Amino acid sequence: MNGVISAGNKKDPRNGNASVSGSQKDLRTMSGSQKDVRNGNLSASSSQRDLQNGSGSVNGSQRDLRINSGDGDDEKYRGKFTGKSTLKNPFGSSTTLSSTAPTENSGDDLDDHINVVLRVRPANGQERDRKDQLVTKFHGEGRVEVDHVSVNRSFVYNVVFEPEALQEDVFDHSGVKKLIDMSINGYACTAFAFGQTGSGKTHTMTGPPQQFEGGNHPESDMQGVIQRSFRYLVQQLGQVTGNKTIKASYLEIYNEQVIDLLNTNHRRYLNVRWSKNKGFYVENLFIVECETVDDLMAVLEEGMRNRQTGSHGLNEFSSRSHSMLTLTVDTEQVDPDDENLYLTKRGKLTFVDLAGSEKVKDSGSSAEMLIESNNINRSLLVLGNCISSLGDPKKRQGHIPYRDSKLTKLLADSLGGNGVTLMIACVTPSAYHVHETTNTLRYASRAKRIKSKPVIKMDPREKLILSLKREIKILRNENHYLREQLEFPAKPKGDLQKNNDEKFMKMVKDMQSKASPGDKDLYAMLQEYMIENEALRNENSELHRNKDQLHRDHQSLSKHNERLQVDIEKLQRMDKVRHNNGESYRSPQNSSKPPYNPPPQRLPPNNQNQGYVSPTAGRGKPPPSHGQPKRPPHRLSEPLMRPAQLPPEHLQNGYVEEGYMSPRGRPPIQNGGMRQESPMRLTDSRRSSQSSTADTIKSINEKLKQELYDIEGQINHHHLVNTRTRSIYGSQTSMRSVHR
Ligand SMILES: Nc1ncnc2c1ncn2[C@@H]1O[C@H](COP(=O)(O)OP(=O)(O)OP(=O)(O)O)[C@@H](O)[C@H]1O
Repeated sequence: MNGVISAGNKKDPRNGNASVSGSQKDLRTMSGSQKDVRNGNLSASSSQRDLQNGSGSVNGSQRDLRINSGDGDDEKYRGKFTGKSTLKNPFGSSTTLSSTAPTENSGDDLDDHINVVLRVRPANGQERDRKDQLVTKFHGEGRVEVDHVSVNRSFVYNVVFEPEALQEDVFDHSGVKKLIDMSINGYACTAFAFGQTGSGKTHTMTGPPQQFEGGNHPESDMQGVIQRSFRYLVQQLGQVTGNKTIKASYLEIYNEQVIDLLNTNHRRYLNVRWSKNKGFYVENLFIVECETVDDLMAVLEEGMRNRQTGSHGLNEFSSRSHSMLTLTVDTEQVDPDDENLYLTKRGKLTFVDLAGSEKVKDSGSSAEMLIESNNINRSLLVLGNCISSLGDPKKRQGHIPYRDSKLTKLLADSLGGNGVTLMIACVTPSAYHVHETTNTLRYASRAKRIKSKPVIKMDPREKLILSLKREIKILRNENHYLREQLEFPAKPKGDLQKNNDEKFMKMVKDMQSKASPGDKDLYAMLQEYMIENEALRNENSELHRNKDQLHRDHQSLSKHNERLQVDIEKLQRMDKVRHNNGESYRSPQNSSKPPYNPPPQRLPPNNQNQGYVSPTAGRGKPPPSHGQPKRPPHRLSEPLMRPAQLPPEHLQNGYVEEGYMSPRGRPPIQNGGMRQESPMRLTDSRRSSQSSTADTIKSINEKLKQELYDIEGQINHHHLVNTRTRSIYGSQTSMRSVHR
């Protein structure tokens, strides 16, 4: 453990304060020679490298100091970072879904405050050149002081990362790991970085921003919270035995418009909608299914490349938008209470890199940037208002202005609702920015007051089953206890249980008749309990039967759906073949009839409106890049394209097979750009004039068209039935019951 995280022991003279100010001093004295090497250019990676190399001995000696201290303080210090942040567990006491884990309606108390950590970046070249005073002082225990002639204030956060903190330290000690664990357990978790422009938000979340330019990757020790989270998530999911999937989406909010960062082929503004079940969500957002860390990295790189960045006086690679990378983590885990039941948990992990607030005067923004800055500052103001209201116990129950910006709409769940949130406030140590720094610190302190009550969102049916099961479990325990009291044998299974229950009821009746009036009440109560128990048992097996039936129905619907899909694809292929032959499908009798529109692509039930990529789509290896920047996952290259369509079987391998007759006894239209005549047509053409051939083709076309419409009608009908049925059984798909 190094000495760069100022949550250390305040009493220890070697803690954050002493050593950090020492290193800062070193930094300042170093700056002269470093300036020469860098020729006055600020390079983020170099500044960090400088820190690591240049002041390496300082860090090293700090580490040694701490580690070699050999007294209890060191132990105390280390103990504070064993997977938790410095203060009490910021996310409540329970992180696993056991039978006692809270669900939406449970009264279990997971109330806690939002976890806020602070990162103070090292002074950059510009600040060092100006010989800016360093105004942040670190007192350990998560306390930071801003010490300047114009302001002197102290703030306390869950953890404070001092300028020398490494990317690794931030990942290990900010509480992100806990967030990831919770997302695997079904919670919606958000980590977001905020602060003034150039304060290190992007650096913290993804590593130095410029390293993504031109397809480069941040060196592994420079990788930010996001890349490290990918690795940790995949590693943790490896321990889940049931099915698990990760789906990723990546968007930015630029000038108050939502843009998909993964689907730039169809670049357009997306709508933010609201639904009762989902809350605020982005419509038609592209979703990529990821299996490996590489898949996730490719998503990040693609998004980073597409993000709006610009250069201004305070940051050469400034993010001009708020970005949100969301991973939906589905896991199927055996219910600890019933090995036949799988519970599907759908957790969410969102990483938000906010655009930085900026003083236009300082950033020297151009006209276009001015509009961006205004939008950025406005949405951050709305965020600030929401945070203030949520942090104020009196206002918390009232109106929270989430709807005032797209950013707050999309963060509504994380901030005010049932999610788990980690905020990483980023500031600079320089006196030049002391007012922005104090603003950020105030903002962060307000955020710390926000209380959240994380809950696991569950499918309503699963929730019902779970609560019934809990009830049954309690009743079973009660039953067992009462039987023990009556010295009646423990409850066996099946017929034996029924016989036993009958015997038990008889015994209760016998005893009731013999019992004293006081005891009679007890026996009556027992009898009632037995009846209730029996009813519950019936209800339970009824539920199991229903579940089985629903499962079977769903399977048969899926099969049906697949058959329909095959039909549709056949139709599409025929459509293509005819188009290739320059034929029109518009009926001469009814030219107003619309041409055949293929039904929407098959989507999984919960993603009906979203750009879903099938789990199997493009699973193959991507083509070699030949020195090009590494592409995102194969699936991203042509996100919404369907695989190349083959002609129908009878048209494969070139053109019409000899002797093939269409269902109507006519030769089919051939595939391919060039029109080739079948042997039969050749005979016809010899006999007929050019115009009669055209008539023949027209009449064939019309018949085929009619056929097409008939089939289309049938398919539409099936689709309607299917959609309706799916909406009824839709929610059932998230639950898998396995009866052995
Ligand atoms: N902890 C750090 N160590 C070394 N360099 C850092 C650190 N934090 C930030 N930097 C560097 O400072 C520069 C500005 O950081 P970054 O772009 O992450 O700021 P930002 O807050 O995201 O700014 P904006 O809001 O304008 O996008 C970058 O070159 C970055 O690499």
